[in-house]
Amino acid sequence: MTESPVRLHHVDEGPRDAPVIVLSGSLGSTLEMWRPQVGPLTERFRVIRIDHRGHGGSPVPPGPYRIADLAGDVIALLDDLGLEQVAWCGLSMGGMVGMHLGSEAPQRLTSLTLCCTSSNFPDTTVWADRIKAVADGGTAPIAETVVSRWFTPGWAAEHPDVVAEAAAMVAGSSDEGYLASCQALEVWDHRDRLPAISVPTLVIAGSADLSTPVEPHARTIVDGIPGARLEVLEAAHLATIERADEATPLIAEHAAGR
Ligand SMILES: O=C(O)CCC(=O)CC(=O)O
Repeated sequence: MTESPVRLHHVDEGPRDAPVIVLSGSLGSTLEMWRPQVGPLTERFRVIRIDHRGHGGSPVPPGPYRIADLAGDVIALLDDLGLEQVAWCGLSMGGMVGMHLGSEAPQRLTSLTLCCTSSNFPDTTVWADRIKAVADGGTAPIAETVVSRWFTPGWAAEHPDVVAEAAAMVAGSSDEGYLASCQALEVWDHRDRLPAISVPTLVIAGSADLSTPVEPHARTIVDGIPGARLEVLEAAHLATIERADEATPLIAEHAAGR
């Protein structure tokens, strides 16, 4: 059973009459992770960045959460804003929400861009361990390890300010919200629903992504969604930050229907 929707904290920018793109982030992030995309995308889109439940400025209802709950929050937000259809771009957990919407509410989407994400995590011990760590000590002690998977070592060494900001974002996440979201990822399995996704789909993966490696995660999604296209960037898990120069035009062109 899914929970009642919560009102999502969001930032809504760009021309009011432009096509709408929604940007949805990863576990432990806030809508600030999309800062590199805001300038370029607002030149041609109304850009709505969201914090999922348990994250950033959004409410933190009691867990466990399910991806269907996060998607229900999104539908409620689109209804509130009077938006029939939007282009979706989500990274990791945000991509999972996009896949759920793509199969269960495709009439609300014009396109899907799925970045560094997965339709299932076969090794659930990753999540059991993460849940225990956060239950024991909160998000602060795991922040550095989590962020070590977000950027390649070379890029991280050249951008210590970005790495420090990302670590502060994870450390500043609600412990309850993070843990309840890990519980959603622990049971997430959308593999059987991928063929039901009928909206045009672009999958962006990072060749050095250790959290959701191209094989098998991106490959399973591309093989499962009819007509889906794969682009692999030289990046780790947060490819939209590390390779913003390549990721942002790919996101824009796909959302524009090209
Ligand atoms: O980033 C996500 O939304 C889920 C995958 C993940 O937890 C990445 C990581 O911390 O390794």
